[in-house]
Amino acid sequence: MGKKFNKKKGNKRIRLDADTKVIKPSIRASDIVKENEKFEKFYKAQNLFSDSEYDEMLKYFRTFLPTSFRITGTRSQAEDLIMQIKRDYIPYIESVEIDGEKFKPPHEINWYPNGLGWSFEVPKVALKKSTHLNDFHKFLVTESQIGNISRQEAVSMIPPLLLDVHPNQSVLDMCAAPGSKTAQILELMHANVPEGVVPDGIRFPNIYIENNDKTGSELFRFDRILADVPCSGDGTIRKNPGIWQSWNYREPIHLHKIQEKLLKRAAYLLKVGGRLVYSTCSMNPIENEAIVANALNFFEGSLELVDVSNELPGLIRKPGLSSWKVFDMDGVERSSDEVVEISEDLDDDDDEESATPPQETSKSAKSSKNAENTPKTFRPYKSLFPPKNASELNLDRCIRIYPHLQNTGAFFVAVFEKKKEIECANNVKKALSKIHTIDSKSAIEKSDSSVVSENQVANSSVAHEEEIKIDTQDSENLPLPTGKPDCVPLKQTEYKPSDPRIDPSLNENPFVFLDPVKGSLKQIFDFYDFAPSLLEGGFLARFDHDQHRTVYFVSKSLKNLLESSRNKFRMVNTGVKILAKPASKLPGCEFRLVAEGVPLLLPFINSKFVIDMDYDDFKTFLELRNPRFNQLSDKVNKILQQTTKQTSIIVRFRPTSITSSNDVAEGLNGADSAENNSINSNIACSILKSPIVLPAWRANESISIHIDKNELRSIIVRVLGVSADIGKNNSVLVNNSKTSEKFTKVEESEENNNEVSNSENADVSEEKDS
Ligand SMILES: C[S@@+](CC[C@H](N)C(=O)[O-])C[C@H]1O[C@@H](n2cnc3c(N)ncnc32)[C@H](O)[C@@H]1O
Repeated sequence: MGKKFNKKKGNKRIRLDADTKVIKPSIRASDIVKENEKFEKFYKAQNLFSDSEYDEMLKYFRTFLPTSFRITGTRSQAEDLIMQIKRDYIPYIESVEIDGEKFKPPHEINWYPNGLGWSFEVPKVALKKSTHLNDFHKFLVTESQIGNISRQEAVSMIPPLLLDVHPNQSVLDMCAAPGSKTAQILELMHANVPEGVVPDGIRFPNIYIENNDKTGSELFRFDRILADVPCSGDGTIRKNPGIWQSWNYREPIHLHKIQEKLLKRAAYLLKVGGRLVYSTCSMNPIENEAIVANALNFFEGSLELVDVSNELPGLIRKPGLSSWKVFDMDGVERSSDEVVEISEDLDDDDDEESATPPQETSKSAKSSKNAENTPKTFRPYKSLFPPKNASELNLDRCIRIYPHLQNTGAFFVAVFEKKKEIECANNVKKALSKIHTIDSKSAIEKSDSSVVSENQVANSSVAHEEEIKIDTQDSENLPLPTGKPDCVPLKQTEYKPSDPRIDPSLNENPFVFLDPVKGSLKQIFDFYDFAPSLLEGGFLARFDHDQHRTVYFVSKSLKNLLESSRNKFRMVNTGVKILAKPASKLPGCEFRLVAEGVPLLLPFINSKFVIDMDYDDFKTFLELRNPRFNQLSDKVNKILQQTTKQTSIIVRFRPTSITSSNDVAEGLNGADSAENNSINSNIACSILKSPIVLPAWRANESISIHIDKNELRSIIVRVLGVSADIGKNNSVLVNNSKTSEKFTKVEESEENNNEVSNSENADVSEEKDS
């Protein structure tokens, strides 16, 4: 779009390095010189394109990365949000002109299905700092905070789409942290499930997250597996410009072994007929085609690459490589003639070197902490080189994305199908059992870099290593796949729930199922009169000697799975939070409904706890947030009078039933005047499709909204259509003065008639989620 944005230069900062305790200067991202001789030499040598196309690619690598995001949530909710973007933000952004230049407004990513992927071609700094984009930035931040939008690099949205997930499939996200693709997978699984279908329908009661190197995964086989493996991440160089400084030959060779093991492990855990997606945000063939080719040959016909050229139409891509060049850590090209047959890759069990990726003899080795323990020579593993049969493996079916193709980051994806069961030859058994013996941390130690950019997440693809526990000591206890993988003998190490005070490795109490015939779950069912069919799902709490304050819900299938494999693995999180016990004791039922669980519980709760509001009542409710009954219509007032006092209730608003076509016509003609505000809001709302359901507190003479500030902010903007006035007053989110004043003072609002105040509602403390 050609708009120039000022970036401050200079201002070197001082950073204290955690490991070395040495004070190092660090520089701002904008000061980084976007050049790296090694990087340019390496990729030039790979003969990816013509010279001019290569230069074009480098040019894109040196420019800012557009902001991209995904609309999440149920289909009708997503449609509402898209409508909001089109109605409230695009027209305004289109109209802004600075020094004769215009902003290109956010646009749908053409290959993302159902218009749910978006891209905005302005630099991040402009989005944050420009007053003209203030409202849109706030909208993105608020909606991201409440989970309606997920900021994600466009290319990183590709692997979950190619996974081709369907409801009721079992899916493993092998390298999940930090979890953006997991969330996307869950959304895709639920995309076509009718709303209100529970337990598998809404808000993902079918997820569990485990953090255990003695993984429970041996218990299951999966229909779909995503192996979005740790990688050197040079495809993210636009987002992480520090990579211009730190790129080296060594890291991909290091990571190669881990990637190889993870892919093989994934292949083993896949069901026959299942789909496996392997992906990296690196362009390096050592981390990509080399790994793919090696797995195809290793499993001898059990795995095949899927031709996905007809999937994701509109996505411009280049084919995978069938030949590539291998360089050692010093940047010297090596030949496949040098391949040493000593290690059949993963097989050399007792060879310490095999568990540690190949290392170099060069100067940089000295900077590695493990320098004394690592091999002293580059080991030309067979798996690094193009295999002799490369042309027979359909490697061109892999997908390579480069920045100049559609103004994104770079990415690599390979889609496999498992054609037949893997023969468990001895080498396979040994290899698979070693996958958990990798010490990932040592593998990602990078050459010492004295320059780190301000916003660089230390190479984002590997920055989360700590989150995965790697236990090298227990590798011998891992079950080996013998015979048919479906009958793997389970030699699991039992996970014994223990008290975090005794076992400091636990950050949280373990989950336990609640008994429906006694204790808090019985009290909950008696009070809210939930339909018994809800009990098909499972209710869990963190074990805390009956003092638990949060109740989680899991789907029937996950309940069965968890019960059958109880104590076999360490689960760190699961299900949907549905009820919480506030610090202050409540009359009636000790547990109140929480926003996250309301859509799920709605079909099961006794209708006396559900209050339907029309537009005017709902507007008053949003504006006042704890209206007295007599401030609402007679109809709602009367219904509320008849409900139980001092209890959680659900307020439901169905937007489509509220506006007459006359209102719409009238409002559209006189769109912007302040007098027409109410009509405009009404119209804005009439465009919405998705019912809004909120938990509320029914006090003695009033009800109060029971959601957090950001969610309230989002609903106010959506329902009251307030952004019709964007541009006149950028700093005011809600143009209705009464509402905006209250809105900004949400925490200060006074309690009414000794009822639960808004702030108290918002503060009901809950157990810490991990
Ligand atoms: C590219 S990132 C994954 C990003 C993630 N899929 C997402 O989209 O949010 C790779 C992840 O693999 C994790 N990892 C490293 N070694 C691993 C191992 N041996 N097993 C499983 N995960 C590992 C890293 O911690 C890192 O978070």
